[in-house]
Amino acid sequence: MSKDKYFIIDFDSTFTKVEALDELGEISLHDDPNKEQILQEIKNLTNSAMEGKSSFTEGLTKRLALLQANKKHLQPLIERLKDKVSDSIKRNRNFFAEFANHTFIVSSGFKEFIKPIVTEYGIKEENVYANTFLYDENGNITGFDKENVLCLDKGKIKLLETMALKGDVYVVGDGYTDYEIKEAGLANKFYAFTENIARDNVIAKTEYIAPSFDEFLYQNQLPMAISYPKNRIRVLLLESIHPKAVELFKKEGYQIETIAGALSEEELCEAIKDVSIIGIRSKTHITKKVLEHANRLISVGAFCIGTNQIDLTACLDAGIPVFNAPYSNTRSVVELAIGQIIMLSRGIFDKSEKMHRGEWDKSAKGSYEVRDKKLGIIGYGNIGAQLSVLAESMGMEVYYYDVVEKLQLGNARKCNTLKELLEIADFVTLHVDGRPNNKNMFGAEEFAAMKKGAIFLNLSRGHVVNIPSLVEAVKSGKVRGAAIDVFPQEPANNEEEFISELRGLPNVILTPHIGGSTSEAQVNIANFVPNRIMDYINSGNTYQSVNFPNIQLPELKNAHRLIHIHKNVPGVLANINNVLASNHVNIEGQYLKTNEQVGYVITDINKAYDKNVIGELKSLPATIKFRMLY
Ligand SMILES: NC(=O)c1ccc[n+]([C@@H]2O[C@H](COP(=O)([O-])OP(=O)(O)OC[C@H]3O[C@@H](n4cnc5c(N)ncnc54)[C@H](O)[C@@H]3O)[C@@H](O)[C@H]2O)c1
Ligand SMILES: O=C(O)CC[C@@H](O)C(=O)O
Repeated sequence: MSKDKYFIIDFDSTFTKVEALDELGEISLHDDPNKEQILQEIKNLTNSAMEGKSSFTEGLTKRLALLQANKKHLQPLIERLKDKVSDSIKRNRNFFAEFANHTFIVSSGFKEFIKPIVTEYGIKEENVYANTFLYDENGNITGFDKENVLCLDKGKIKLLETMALKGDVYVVGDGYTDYEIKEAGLANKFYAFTENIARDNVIAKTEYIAPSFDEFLYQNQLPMAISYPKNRIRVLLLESIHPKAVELFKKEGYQIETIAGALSEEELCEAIKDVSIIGIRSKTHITKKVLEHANRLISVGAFCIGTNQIDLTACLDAGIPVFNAPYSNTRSVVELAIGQIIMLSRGIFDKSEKMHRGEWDKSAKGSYEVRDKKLGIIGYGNIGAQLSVLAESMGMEVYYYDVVEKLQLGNARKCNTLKELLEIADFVTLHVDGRPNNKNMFGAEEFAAMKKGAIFLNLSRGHVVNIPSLVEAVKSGKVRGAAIDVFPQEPANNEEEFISELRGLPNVILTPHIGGSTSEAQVNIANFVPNRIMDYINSGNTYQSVNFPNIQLPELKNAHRLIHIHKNVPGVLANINNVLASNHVNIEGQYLKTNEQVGYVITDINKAYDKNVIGELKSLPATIKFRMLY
């Protein structure tokens, strides 16, 4: 790094996420009944000054008068601001320490609260240029030192002129006054810092935008805390994924795009081109063809339980881990199934429809309690097992059938064959997964094996039931009632018509694939999946991935982490280590996990390494993907 680069960093809304005087107002006006109105006035004055629309000195005088602040409010303010340092500034604290002699805070804020914050990051006290408060004998803030150029209009320009820095000057800030330094010819580059606030009139003027401090460091090839700015990583979220997911990705600085419905294969091939993370629910299909168009895809998030809509093997072959939310909506599905079992047993939907038509049909005919009835659960996984527990607590006798051995919960009884279960159950409910082999697993033969007048539920996947056979079973009275939540063909969005032979059948509850659609479940999912994906991106952890060798890694400390995904052929690990040894790279830790197709090696190396190493590792035979983390 040459010694002639100087970094001028703004404080409010840049170094910290907030405007300090707004925060001071929150404290000093705490008990004022007009607090909200005064704070709004202060905000308006701040914005107007930051956007260069009004006199700075006049605005500052007015803001201080409105604040009614006292010296005693400063310590609580400092504590508040310490928590509100911008995320990317926090991450890159080493940069400020390393370039302490060349980093300056230039702010129209006040030294009293700026110094305690920035010096914790290694910035020198004498490199903080800002205003100072004036107080009366009671410690009330009455004004500011008018001799300081930073309280004047164009104050930053005046200051930079006196600083007379010899070398390249970079300014990073969110405000118009920061831009003016460059406009006045006193800086080589101005970066509009938009992590906290994007001011249109500043953005319109500048050539350079820094959605994070990482981006500034990356563009200028300066040392940074992470290997690649997150704002360069595009995330595409389809099918109305809960906004909580957007919030989490945004918090880490990712670039997000959301689409309400699902996309067809053709649309997705186009949309996925520059996307690094894609989030879908049950309607979007990630096929081999889609993956061929995905030039930058790092990970797929299924914001649901089922992953049958994703070609997991093709993702694995392409070195792309897939994460789902295996338990986040389990309870919601179970609660709906319980509700439907009771409603169907009492013929409630038909009775309700009659009432809406004005018919009063008070009778106990065809209406039964569920207590002591036999519930047959097909697929005793997470949902099936949870349903078993709740159904038993209502007094039902539970039978289950699964293709693999499962722990019997409570008094549930295992059936050795599907036929055995069908012959015994008063209620048959499907909770199998959507693997291709399960297509039409429930058809004419299975309906025929059921007890006459039994009730049938499917909340698993549409393609597992043969619909014409179900229609026939309902029409013939073999099945007395049914609840179907999933269908072989489902509309891609809420505008498309739902077309099915099941429409209009008596005592058949149809729901639009909402088993898992509760607020609780969607929030849980939106918390769970982004965290798995970001953990993979940040540390290489593949724990709980549905298609990748699962590795849970220790935290990366003062090392580089090399992530190498390769075809599982003999000799790759030896080749990786040969490259490292021949380049005198010290291995601090190494982790390997393979499955039949893919090998996943994580190597932590000491900080110093020759750039050739990366090229050599990338070009090793059998390499699928290589990433470097630090
Ligand atoms: N309606 C909804 O909104 C909704 C919500 C969540 C999940 N689901 C569906 O429910 C399915 C089950 O969820 P889960 O969390 O319980 O999954 P899970 O993987 O824990 O359980 C599935 C169980 O089915 C068994 N199984 C698979 N094929 C079978 C077969 N042919 N016969 C008998 N058993 C079979 C498996 O061995 C496994 O134990 C999901 O895969 C998903 O497709 C639907
Ligand atoms: O929300 C969805 O689209 C899918 C819900 C459900 O089928 C799941 O697999 O979790």
